[in-house]
Amino acid sequence: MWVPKAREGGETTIVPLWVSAFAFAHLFSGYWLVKSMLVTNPQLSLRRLFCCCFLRAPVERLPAVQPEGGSGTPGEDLDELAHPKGRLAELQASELDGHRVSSGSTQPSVAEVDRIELEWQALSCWYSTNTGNKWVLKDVYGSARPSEMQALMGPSGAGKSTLMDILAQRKSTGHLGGVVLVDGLPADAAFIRRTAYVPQFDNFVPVMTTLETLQFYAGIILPSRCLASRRAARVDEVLREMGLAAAAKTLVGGQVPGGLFHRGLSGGERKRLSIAAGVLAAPSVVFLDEPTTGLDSFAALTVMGYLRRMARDNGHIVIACIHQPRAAIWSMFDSVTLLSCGRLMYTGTCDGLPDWFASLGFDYNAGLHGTVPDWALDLVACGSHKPRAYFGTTISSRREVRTLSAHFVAQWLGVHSSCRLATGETDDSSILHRARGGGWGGGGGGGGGGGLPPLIRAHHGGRGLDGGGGGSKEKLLAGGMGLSGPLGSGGSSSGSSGIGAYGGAGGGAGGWGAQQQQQQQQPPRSPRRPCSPSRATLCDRAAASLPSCAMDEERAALLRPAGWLQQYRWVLYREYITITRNPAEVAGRTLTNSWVAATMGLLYYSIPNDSTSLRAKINMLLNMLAFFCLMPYISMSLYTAGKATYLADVSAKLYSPSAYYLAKVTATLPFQLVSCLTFTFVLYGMAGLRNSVEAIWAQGAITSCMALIAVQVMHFCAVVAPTQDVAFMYSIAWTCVQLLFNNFFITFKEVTLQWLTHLKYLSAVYYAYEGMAVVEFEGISLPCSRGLDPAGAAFLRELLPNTKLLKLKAVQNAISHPGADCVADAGAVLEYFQFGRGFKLTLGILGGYWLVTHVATYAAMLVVARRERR
Ligand SMILES: Nc1ncnc2c1ncn2[C@@H]1O[C@H](COP(=O)(O)OP(=O)(O)OP(=O)(O)O)[C@@H](O)[C@H]1O
Repeated sequence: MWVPKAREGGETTIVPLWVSAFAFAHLFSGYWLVKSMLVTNPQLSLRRLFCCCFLRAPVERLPAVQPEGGSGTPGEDLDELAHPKGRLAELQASELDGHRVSSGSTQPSVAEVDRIELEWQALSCWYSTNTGNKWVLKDVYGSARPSEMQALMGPSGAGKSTLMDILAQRKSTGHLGGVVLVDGLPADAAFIRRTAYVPQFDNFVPVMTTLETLQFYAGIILPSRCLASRRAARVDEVLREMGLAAAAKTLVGGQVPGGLFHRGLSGGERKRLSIAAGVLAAPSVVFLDEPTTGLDSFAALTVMGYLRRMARDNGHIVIACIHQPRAAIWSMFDSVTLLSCGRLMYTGTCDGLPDWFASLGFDYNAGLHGTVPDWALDLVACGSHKPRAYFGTTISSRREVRTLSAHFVAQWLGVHSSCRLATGETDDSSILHRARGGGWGGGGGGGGGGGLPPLIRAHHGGRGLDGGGGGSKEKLLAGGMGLSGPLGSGGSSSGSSGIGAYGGAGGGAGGWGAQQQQQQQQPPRSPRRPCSPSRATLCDRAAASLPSCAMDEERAALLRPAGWLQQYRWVLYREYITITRNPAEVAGRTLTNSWVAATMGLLYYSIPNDSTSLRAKINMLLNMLAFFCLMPYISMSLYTAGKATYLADVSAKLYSPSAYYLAKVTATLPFQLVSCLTFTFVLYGMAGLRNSVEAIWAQGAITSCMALIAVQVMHFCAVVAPTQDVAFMYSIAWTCVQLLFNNFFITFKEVTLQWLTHLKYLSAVYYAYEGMAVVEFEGISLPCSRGLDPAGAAFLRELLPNTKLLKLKAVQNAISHPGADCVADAGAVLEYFQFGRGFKLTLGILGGYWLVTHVATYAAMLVVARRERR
């Protein structure tokens, strides 16, 4: 037995216990503190310190790496930005210490992108509100092909995010309509695994490095079948692709819960890390929510340059919600979808946009309007006055928006006639009917598409994405529309004028008005054919191009989600890093506990081991429990930050809530126990409570349960409360119940409103206090030769001034000098408080209480995650 017995009547402190607990707390905290400092402060290194002190300082030759993005003008550097395997990227790749991979374009990609064609038809979304149905998206059509970069634009509230959420299969609120087609077939549930969604605001752990962050995402996203070496290779590959190789060991940076700020990646690098995390699993489609927001114009250009190159080289479809792109960024997009008030105003090549609106009488004037995207946004924005002097001829009402949108949709359906019937969309006549009144059509036609709205000529021309005027779609369209003949002047397939691949619906058919008549006279069409090559065809083609079956299997595996255990493992890894690198967590908590315990210990230092100590011991036990109720308040910001991380990840469907929850509990539990036991043992030893190993561990078990319960309640409050302030309010309500209903300040038998005492069943402190008192006082007799506490005896006399008996000398002697053989039964304390529950039962109740708090927290997390749906 390592705990020495206290000498009778002498020193009662258990020195080895509190000294070793106190020292351990400091060594433990110091270890984690230094460890986190070494990671979060790259200038600091033990080796460097050692070298500085004892050896010659090492001179490290750092390669002269240019600042990321190069030093030239954005325009000059664009080409390099679009080719990160160039000089700068190679230099960066060589910097990837410990994860060196050969750079260069000859290295085969670890994960090939499954190139798909995406199409969406008649997408709609509406919400039921108090004032009726609110349509936020109506009849939106569009498509995208491999390597295409598409901008999603529109004024605020136009429905861009809604559209992107629907396309990305992440929309789970509202009433949805329409269909998303992948290679001509309706997207199934597995489609989400082929997409990546890069949110506007990332959710990275500030104390993780770039490499660790990507490793985490690779671990979570890539399936368990993917070997660790392949996973590491993929991480390296993506790091290089996004020009982050040189920053692999740089902290992501930012503010950690508690307020400490770490310097880390620049805004542009951080955004590229978001994209890198998104493309790890080689998704076919990458959705980005405002990728340039918050970046300066050069960083924005850099980010978009990397995206452009990635899409072009790998075949990703990139769909990005974007506000006011600068001209250089605008030129990187192949196509644009323009929304206003939830309506589709245009979708097609960027070059075709001014043509389309010009055909409607809205001319673009660079001098007046600025860049094309600025003009387009101004043009379709409605709801406020737009003076002609600034805006020129413009769209000014919702009615106009609806009419023009219907007209565009009619055009789209005309071009994509074969797709239409799949959606259950209304027939042409109703669409065309809606389009009337816009005043287009008539005139022209014959050979040139003169009266033909330019969409037909525009979509998917431009930048050589399967450009060419005579493709199969052309024939398809011509057949479907009953229109034939070569494309007129608009049918050029040059690929540079926005005129091309989907052209061909114009020639000889006359103007738009003539088309309307023709369409209305069309007989019902045959069932639709796929608009794009079937998935089977694409897969066959892809399979044929693969070097081996193994590669095919690997690619197929990439589409399968990571298993629960794998998710658990990687979330555990992230939580462990989050906790141990935050000084406020492990080190801060353990140090605070040890010092508060030492301060309390000094107050109660060496309580005498006799009857005079009863009051002090009873008080101390309650103080200890009160501390465990209050201590978790210092960590409230950690719980609210954890909630934000969880919600962001779960809404991105990154992992299962149960994997996250269990990983978080596993990561935090050992550290919580260490800090709690540190407190208990330091105070216990300094005060000198019952000196037996069993009693020490029994008290440690009870205080641990109490501490874990309190922490869990704070966590629960942080999850259910909408804000941190409200979380504090909830937890204070709980703490009040703990402190008031524990039978100490007022014993339950004294309470007049007895029904109120039932609240004690909610008080963990009540159970814990009873358990601790039983462990401390049950079955022991204390010497009382020094009599009652002199202050207590004096209080008794003054309290009962008329009681003559108390003034008798004999009675006073009996109280203050009861004799050498006087024995006080400590069990009287238990009787007074009506405590009788055994230690094991108390521990069982506290354990149950702890489990209930966990179940409640987990349930609350599931509920808030459901509420977080978008
Ligand atoms: N749950 C909801 N209930 C009712 N209306 C909603 C709901 N969610 C979104 N909306 C409305 O849908 C419309 C489109 O929202 P959305 O976020 O898609 O627009 P946005 O174009 O992305 O806007 P911004 O550029 O400002 O982000 C907005 O008017 C918004 O108020």
